Amino acid sequence: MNYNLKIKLLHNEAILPKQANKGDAGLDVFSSEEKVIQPGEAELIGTGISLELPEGTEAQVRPRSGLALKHSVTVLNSPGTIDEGYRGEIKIILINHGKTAFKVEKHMRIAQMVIAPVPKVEITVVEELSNSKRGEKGFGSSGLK
Ligand SMILES: O=c1ccn([C@H]2C[C@H](O)[C@@H](COP(=O)(O)OP(=O)(O)OP(=O)(O)O)O2)c(=O)[nH]1
Ligand SMILES: [Mg+2]
Repeated sequence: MNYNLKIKLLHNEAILPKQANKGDAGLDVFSSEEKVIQPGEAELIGTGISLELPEGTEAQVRPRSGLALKHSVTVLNSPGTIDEGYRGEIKIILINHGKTAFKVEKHMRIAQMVIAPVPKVEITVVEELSNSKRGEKGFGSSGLK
């Protein structure tokens, strides 16, 4: 599927999101500011960009595994949801699960954004749901190994 994503740079410190490699699922998103995240704390980090998403899509804000593995820093609300109609600045909520403070540098790649289709859903209220093999079983009912 081909989508046209419109991106507005809100100021001089903003960097366009980009794929590290052709074909990568995520567009790396850059911080437009410097901020220190103390151990156990979360911070809202500006990116200096706003989007006009293609109709029928969302952007999912996901962590970068390198930041998670090396620094225990991840996206608190992962996957963050960017709604099609949102025109404000994209901000990233990072949490530091590590034992030492983590400095977000300006122009650091702090997360990645995946553009995904959103199905149109119509809701119907019913008295009965159809039977299925799983039924009401869940939460490890099929075994844990
Ligand atoms: O990581 C995120 C998550 C959300 N947003 C922006 C875009 C999104 O469209 C809007 C609302 O996000 P969400 O629906 O997750 O938050 P909410 O708590 O439900 O707020 P609202 O009542 O505004 O929908 O905030 C971000 O910039 N970064
Ligand atoms: Mg919401």
